[in-house]
Amino acid sequence: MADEVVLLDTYVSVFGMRVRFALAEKGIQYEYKEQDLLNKTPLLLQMNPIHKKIPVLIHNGKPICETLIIVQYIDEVWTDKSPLMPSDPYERAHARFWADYIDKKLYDIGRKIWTTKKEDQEAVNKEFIECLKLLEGELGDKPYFGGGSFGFVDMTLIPYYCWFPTYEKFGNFSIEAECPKIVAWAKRCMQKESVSKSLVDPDKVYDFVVMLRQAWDIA
Ligand SMILES: N[C@@H](CCC(=O)N[C@@H](CS)C(=O)NCC(=O)O)C(=O)O
Repeated sequence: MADEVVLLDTYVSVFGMRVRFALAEKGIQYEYKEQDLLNKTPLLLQMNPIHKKIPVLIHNGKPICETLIIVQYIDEVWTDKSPLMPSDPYERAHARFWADYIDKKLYDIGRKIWTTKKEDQEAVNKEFIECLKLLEGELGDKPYFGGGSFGFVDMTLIPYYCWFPTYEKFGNFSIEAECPKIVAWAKRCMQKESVSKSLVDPDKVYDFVVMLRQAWDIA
């Protein structure tokens, strides 16, 4: 019997983009079910009753939640092609550390850029840039976080690239001027078709944020 794979997702989600990338790399056919997070479906609430968040991968009826757990699950189940994790245990632990850092820091700071009050904007922008500069330090002179080739940390970070123009518009700053190495890295990643195909149009991200700010009454 063929595997039944369903993805509950929201098209602009940095988390969802990682799962879409992993599924595309492995060549897995799946049904995509777009979720409205302002009006959560019974299916989402049933499949992720703890966090009630997307993405959720449903594999043969069973849910897997939390993006980095989903991506590692995909890598462990579909082993025939495109390994997503480094094979060396130390490199794997190192990659997990940085992916975890990105998850603990970048999403919340990025969100603050377009939700904060005017008087706090500069401090929030500074916090965001500091986080990216730290990541630039980890990248060093390597072409990718994975070394010579695109890897787990690259996959974790690259979806933020299509959010950069939105951060720049609301924060009124230039990420490229502050962190040129991260932007050069992102452009390098975008040359890979499976990466550029799994990212969304930055204009759609911007429109989505404008819609959310209206829904949440943020002036
Ligand atoms: N730690 C979660 C984060 C996922 C997440 O924050 N998803 C957001 C959309 S980007 C969500 O579903 N938010 C709905 C809510 O917070 O109610 C993961 O890695 O999957």
